[in-house]
Amino acid sequence: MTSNLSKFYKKTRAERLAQLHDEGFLSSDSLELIKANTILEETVANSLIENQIGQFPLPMGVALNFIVDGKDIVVPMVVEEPSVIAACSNGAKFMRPLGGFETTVKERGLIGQIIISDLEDFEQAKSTILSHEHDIFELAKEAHPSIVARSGGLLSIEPRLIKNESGDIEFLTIHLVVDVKDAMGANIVNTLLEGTKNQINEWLGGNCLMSILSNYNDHSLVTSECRVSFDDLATGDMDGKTIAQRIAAATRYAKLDPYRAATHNKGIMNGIDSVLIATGNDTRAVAAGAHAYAARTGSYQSMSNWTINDDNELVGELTLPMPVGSVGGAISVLPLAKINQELLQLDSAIDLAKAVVSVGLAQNFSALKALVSEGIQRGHMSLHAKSLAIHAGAIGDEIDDLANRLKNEKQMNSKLATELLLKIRS
Ligand SMILES: CC(C)(COP(=O)([O-])OP(=O)([O-])OC[C@H]1O[C@@H](n2cnc3c(N)ncnc32)[C@H](O)[C@@H]1OP(=O)([O-])[O-])[C@@H](O)C(=O)NCCC(=O)NCCSC(=O)C[C@@](C)(O)CC(=O)[O-]
Ligand SMILES: NC(=O)C1=CN([C@@H]2O[C@H](COP(=O)(O)OP(=O)(O)OC[C@H]3O[C@@H](n4cnc5c(N)ncnc54)[C@H](OP(=O)(O)O)[C@@H]3O)[C@@H](O)[C@H]2O)C=CC1
Repeated sequence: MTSNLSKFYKKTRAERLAQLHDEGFLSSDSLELIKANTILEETVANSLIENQIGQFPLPMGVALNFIVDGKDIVVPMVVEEPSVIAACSNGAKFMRPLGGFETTVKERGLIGQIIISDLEDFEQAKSTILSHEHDIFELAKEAHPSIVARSGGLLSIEPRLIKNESGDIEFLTIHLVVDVKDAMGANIVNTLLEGTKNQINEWLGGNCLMSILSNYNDHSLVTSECRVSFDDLATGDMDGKTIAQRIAAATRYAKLDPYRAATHNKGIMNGIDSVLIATGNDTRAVAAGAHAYAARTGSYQSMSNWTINDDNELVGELTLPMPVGSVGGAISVLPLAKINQELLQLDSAIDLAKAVVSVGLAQNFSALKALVSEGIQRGHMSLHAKSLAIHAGAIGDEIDDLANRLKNEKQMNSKLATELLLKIRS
């Protein structure tokens, strides 16, 4: 058995599968299962990634009840975790009586970095960049004419001096902020950077270490806000005001303790990632930016804010960099991504960004509401019961039967699931 399979990438999918089978990495049954699971055309799947051997289906669902900027939307989500979609719909339902989510987008620019070292006078180099502002705009137009034709392109130039651990300036980094229109824009920005960096470095006489997009996109911040009346929050034996105060306290806590902040933010990303996957967007790019933004003060904190206003309402706010696209990358190639844009009734990438941040806020609300009242396990585990049933071997009608029996038990685990399944079958 060896994984040193040189020129594997030059083979057809069938040949790759056969080789993995012959090497003993795949059983015949697994081989057949992989062969049978295809929705994407072979050429599309092969063009998107390398060493493609098959496709990996995940369930796709819709979150309901969302009103974003006055418009009702249905949100497609692709996710493997039970209760995420239910929580999202549940959260959005609470926001409806006071109008749903209101969003704000002040700007939408992607940042590209040109990093230059070995300069004698950094302050002088910074002035040189500013004196060449007009020339850099011209270079950028030449480097990516098609985005200019779409009324996008370079928006601004921001030189930054970067100090090293000893406090000495070691790098001049030039930020080119680019309007990428409806694309996510990483390739557009990288093309623009590579088309401008040599000339810029020549003016400076330094050493260009690299040029690349920054995923910390604080020029593409999107804010979503919502309100829930105390009257609508009461749950079990807890009144609405108490729940609201406890949700606000939970957010304050997540600003103080990174151990909690990571989980708080994971809940937000539950919703966000699911919509990104459903629309063919780059989850890694958004996650990198979101977590960097959560650490912008120097300590990693809650991404969201929940406070109480004078009208007896809980007020939620989530601001995140959201450089998503509605064209380009895999988005225009994946048929289900296009169908999901249809579901969302998107007019632009900005519409998608607004929906995604609102989903993050709804998700966060539901998780916090459960956590500060009855706890997460009732809602989450009752929906997780079906996964546990399948894991124990339940099939067909047995799945619901076993899940219902598991929900009636004090604790759920795979041993118990197996025992209950045996009872069902006996
Ligand atoms: C699970 C619920 C929604 C139950 O909540 P419930 O109060 O039992 O729900 P309900 O029966 O009153 O229904 C309210 C609405 O929720 C939705 N809903 C309700 N049930 C379903 C379902 N089966 N399938 C689809 N949608 C469902 C649906 O929209 C429904 O409206 P309706 O359709 O009746 O008009 C609630 O307990 C909840 O929101 N819990 C939070 C669960 C959660 O956050 N899950 C994420 C995974 S846990 C995690 O990874 C993150 C975490 C928690 O660690 C983050 C953190 O720590 O901050
Ligand atoms: N650090 C990171 O996050 C990195 C991410 N990536 C990857 O880059 C990809 C995204 O890059 P991106 O530049 O968006 O993708 P593309 O390279 O696909 O560029 C977008 C394309 O969309 C076309 N287009 C059509 N309509 C529009 C419109 N209205 N607005 C803007 N463009 C339009 C443009 O065509 P035309 O040329 O005719 O204008 C352009 O070719 C993702 O796959 C991502 O994973 C890559 C490198 C790094």
